Order: sequence, then C-alpha cells, then structure tokens
Amino acid sequence: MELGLVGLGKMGGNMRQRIRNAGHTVVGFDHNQDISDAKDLADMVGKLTATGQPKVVWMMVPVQAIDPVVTELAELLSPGDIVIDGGNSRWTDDTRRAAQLAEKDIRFVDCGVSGGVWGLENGYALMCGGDKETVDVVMPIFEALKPEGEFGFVHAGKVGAGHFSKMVHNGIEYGIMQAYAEGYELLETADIVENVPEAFESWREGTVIRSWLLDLMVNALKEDTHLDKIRGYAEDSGEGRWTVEAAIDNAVPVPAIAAALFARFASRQEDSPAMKAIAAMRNQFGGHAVKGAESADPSYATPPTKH
Ligand SMILES: NC(=O)c1ccc[n+]([C@@H]2O[C@H](COP(=O)([O-])OP(=O)(O)OC[C@H]3O[C@@H](n4cnc5c(N)ncnc54)[C@H](O)[C@@H]3O)[C@@H](O)[C@H]2O)c1
Ligand SMILES: O=C(O)[C@H](O)[C@@H](O)[C@H](O)[C@H](O)COP(=O)(O)O
Repeated sequence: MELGLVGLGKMGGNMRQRIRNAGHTVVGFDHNQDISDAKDLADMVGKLTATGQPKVVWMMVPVQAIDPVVTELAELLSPGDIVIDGGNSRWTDDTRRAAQLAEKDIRFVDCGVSGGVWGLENGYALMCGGDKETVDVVMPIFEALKPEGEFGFVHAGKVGAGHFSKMVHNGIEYGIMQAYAEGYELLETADIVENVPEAFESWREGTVIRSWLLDLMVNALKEDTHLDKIRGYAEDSGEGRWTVEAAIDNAVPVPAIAAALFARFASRQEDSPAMKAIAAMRNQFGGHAVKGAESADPSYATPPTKH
C-alpha cells in the first residue's frame, strides 16, 4: 500500500521506517528538507501514484500544525481520499476537522498513537475512530505499525473515539507515573532502604506493580542514580487537562489523575502562592512562625498584633 506521511520527527520518522520495513511505500514530507522525501505537501500528494486505491495521508505533526495541514490537504486531495490524524489532538477537534474534509468528500480517521521513541522496535499501540469502511482501507498500515502480539489496536468507535481513548490512556499514564514518583521520593528521603535503584529494579518481576513505566524508571535511575542531572520540573501537553475536563463533564471522580496533573503545575513554581497564603493564615490565627521571603522584612515572622 502507499501512504503520504506528514511530519517526520521523533514519531513520524520512525513510523515511516516501520511501515517501509513491512513492505509499503511511504512518501514523507517534513518542513525539514534534510529528512523529507518531498519538497512540499503538493509534491508529496503528487508522488502518491498508486492506482486502484484512494490516496491516504497520515499527519504526525505537532497539534498546532494540524489545522493548517488539514486545510491544505482539503485542496490537494480528491473525493474518497483519506486523512488520518495520528497526533495527540484534542478529541473534540476531530468532528470539526472531519466535517471540514467531508465538504470535499474526503474521509477522516483519528488515531491516537502510543509508544514514543520505542515504537520502531516495539510497535505502536493504535486507538482509532472513524467509520468501519474507511478504517478497513487503512488496515494494512495499522497492521504494519501495531505491535506484533494480539493486542495494541482498537477501532474505538466513530470519529473522535480514537483520540478520546488516547486521552484517557494518557490520563492513566499521569496517575501511574505520579505514584512511582511519590514512592521514589519516599524511598530517597527515608534513610532505610540502602539502594533505591535496586529496590525499583527488584519490582520488575513478580510484583503487582511491574510495568513498562517501571522499566523506564529503572533505566532512568541506571543513567542517573539520584536523578541529580534533572530538575523537578514537568511539562504537560494537554491530554491530562482534557481528561480532567472530560471527567468533570461526565461527573466522574478522577482524584488520582487530577492530583498528578496538579503536581506538574506545582513543579513549575519557584515558590507557592497558595502555601504563602497558608503560612500567612497560620501566622494570623495562631502566631505560628513563617519563613520570610528573601526580600521580606524578617520581623514579619513574629506573631501578628491582635485587633
Ligand atoms: N513523542 C511522543 O512520544 C508522541 C507519542 C504519541 C503521539 N505524539 C504526537 O505525535 C505528533 C508528533 O510528535 P513528535 O514527538 O514526533 O514531534 P516532533 O517535534 O519530534 O516532530 C514533528 C515534526 O513535524 C514537522 N512539522 C511541523 N509542522 C509541519 C508541517 N506543517 N508540515 C510538515 N512538517 C511539519 C517538524 O519539522 C518535525 O520534524 C504530535 O502531535 C505529538 O503530540 C507524540
Ligand atoms: O502514549 C505515549 O506514547 C505518550 O503518552 C505520548 O503520547 C507522549 O509522550 C505524550 O505526548 C506526553 O504527554 P505529556 O506531555 O502530557 O506528558
């Protein structure tokens, strides 16, 4: 089968290789001409010459680039052709994009992809949404990308269901990582377990909590035993927020995922305004000492005057 692939970065570059390894033809386009097979999107579409199949184009670009690429593809593709969004897009954007393409009778599939930079070797887990007939056309590409075992692919439902499924997957990812991270901090802080990386590594077999994220945590500790080289600062790309928003919309309690998301926000603060407020109130009601900010008047740490 033949595929156009837009975006050949950490994900798309390896995906191109894995699909080619399975014997398919991939014409890739990336702004970075050093890695691109085509000079622009029009050139990429022009190089898709297979007869007897619709043109299929997979987008693997940052989420901010998806709308411009969809708009350009709507002008370049023909009725019956298929566009797949493999990025971590917000699921609510899928129906809008599908409707935009449907105006030209172009079909749309949303496909959440998991596996990161290990996907070339291990395969990518795929969660897609769209109508069955369209998904079936793309199935040879899904087969090439997915892991070799029994699992790793789901046609989750209509357009949007793929990204919704990936969003919940990532929300779970936040919660699991947070639990390992908190356990790590406790082990590091309490002076009882002599070798924390060894304790983590021992959990890789036989335990209830063995997992790929645990394996990756062990890798990280092997590279940097006390994580001295890394600052305790974590970004988020949106999936965790959208999971919490969807939970609110559906009145579903997700305290672990929400706490994990908020822990990332806290990681970005030099100081905590909320904790300043708590310290201030304790000081007001009980005269409890506060730690002065470096710029502050040290006398503030004394009990307040009663009014
Ligand atoms: N990195 C991951 O672990 C991971 C996993 C699953 C999904 N995703 C999603 O996959 C998508 C790509 O992620 P990535 O990690 O490969 O990002 P990346 O930044 O490594 O690569 C993106 C590539 O897209 C190219 N690009 C950007 N705009 C373009 C455009 N308009 N036309 C052509 N090329 C363009 C860039 O030059 C770059 O090479 C994102 O939506 C991301 O959320 C990432
Ligand atoms: O399943 C995966 O392969 C990852 O979840 C992947 O999608 C990616 O690494 C996220 O973009 C990170 O998301 P945050 O930036 O929100 O942590």
